[in-house]
Amino acid sequence: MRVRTDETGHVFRALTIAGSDSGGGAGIQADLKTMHQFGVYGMSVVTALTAQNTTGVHGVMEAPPEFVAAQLQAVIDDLGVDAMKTGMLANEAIIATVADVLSTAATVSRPLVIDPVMVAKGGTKLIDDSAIATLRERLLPMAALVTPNAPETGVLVGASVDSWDSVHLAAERLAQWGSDAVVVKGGHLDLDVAHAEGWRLPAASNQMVAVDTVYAQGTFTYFLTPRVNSANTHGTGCTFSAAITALLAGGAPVLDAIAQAKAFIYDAIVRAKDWDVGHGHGPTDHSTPIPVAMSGVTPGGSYYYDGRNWTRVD
Ligand SMILES: Nc1ncnc2c1ncn2[C@@H]1O[C@H](COP(=O)(O)OP(=O)(O)O)[C@@H](O)[C@H]1O
Ligand SMILES: Cc1ncc(COP(=O)(O)O)c(N)n1
Repeated sequence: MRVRTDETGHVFRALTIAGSDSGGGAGIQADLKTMHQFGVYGMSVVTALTAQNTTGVHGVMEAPPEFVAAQLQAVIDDLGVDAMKTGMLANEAIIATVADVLSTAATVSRPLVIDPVMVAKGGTKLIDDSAIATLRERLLPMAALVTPNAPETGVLVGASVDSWDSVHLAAERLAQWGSDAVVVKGGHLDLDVAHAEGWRLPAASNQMVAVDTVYAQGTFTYFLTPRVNSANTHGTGCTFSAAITALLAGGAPVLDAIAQAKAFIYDAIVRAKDWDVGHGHGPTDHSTPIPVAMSGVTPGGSYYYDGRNWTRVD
């Protein structure tokens, strides 16, 4: 994909502040590949190195907080940022440093997406427990969007997230920390959707769907796709939040960006379903063509993407 510009020739730029995944499926590598695919110029601030592959995380080396600050400052002072995301932030000192720099820099008005990465698919912790409160108190108030999966949502609000009521309650509570919008991702949620919200799902979906629940300005909006039966889901969360960030960098409204990113990650999982890359949880296909945009998503609606089209199902 060619880098996109606006009518004045401005090149859209997106920044990821995250950990490196040597396996190339998650972290900085997933983010840059995804931003590139969306035609956005991608930049990276590396918070930690991981010796990682599809079977798990075999080692972590955290960057000194001062060096995270130096990378951030270098990017902000020279290249400029239209939208940014955080992924693996590793520890409290790095989170506090990122918050310090972002709250004083010119980027303060740029959309910030926080993907509160906590645990890799293999179970390795990617952030200290003691850092969660700092993430909540320092970073969430600056966020345009926070994108936790179900277990991360539970840790952030201090309650288990395993029912529709708990998803709704947790999203509302998370928004109170100051993020403009919240999306509770449904990759880990196996809830009964047959009758939830009165959705009219296509018969072929067999009710096996992955539902992402968005809470913004007091309203819930839902994005659904079929649930893909695949072991290759390494980096799905990173890829999803990087796609949203790339779209925000190009000026998309947040609900439209979430919808298009959700379609992209679904297509990327489908395309990599039968890949034999690695011996564990393989990556998704970051070279997936960008799905059609669904512009003007109505807050409060429920939308189903089948790999081709979006249908309103509420
Ligand atoms: N098996 C699957 N089929 C379809 N979509 C999925 C599947 N697993 C995850 N997703 C989607 O991928 C994105 C990342 O979700 P999730 O796996 O919950 O995040 P994380 O990678 O942070 O744990 C979400 O949009 C989610 O709905
Ligand atoms: C460096 C790094 N960052 C993030 C993840 C989480 O990956 P996922 O997107 O599957 O939750 C990871 N495994 N490694």
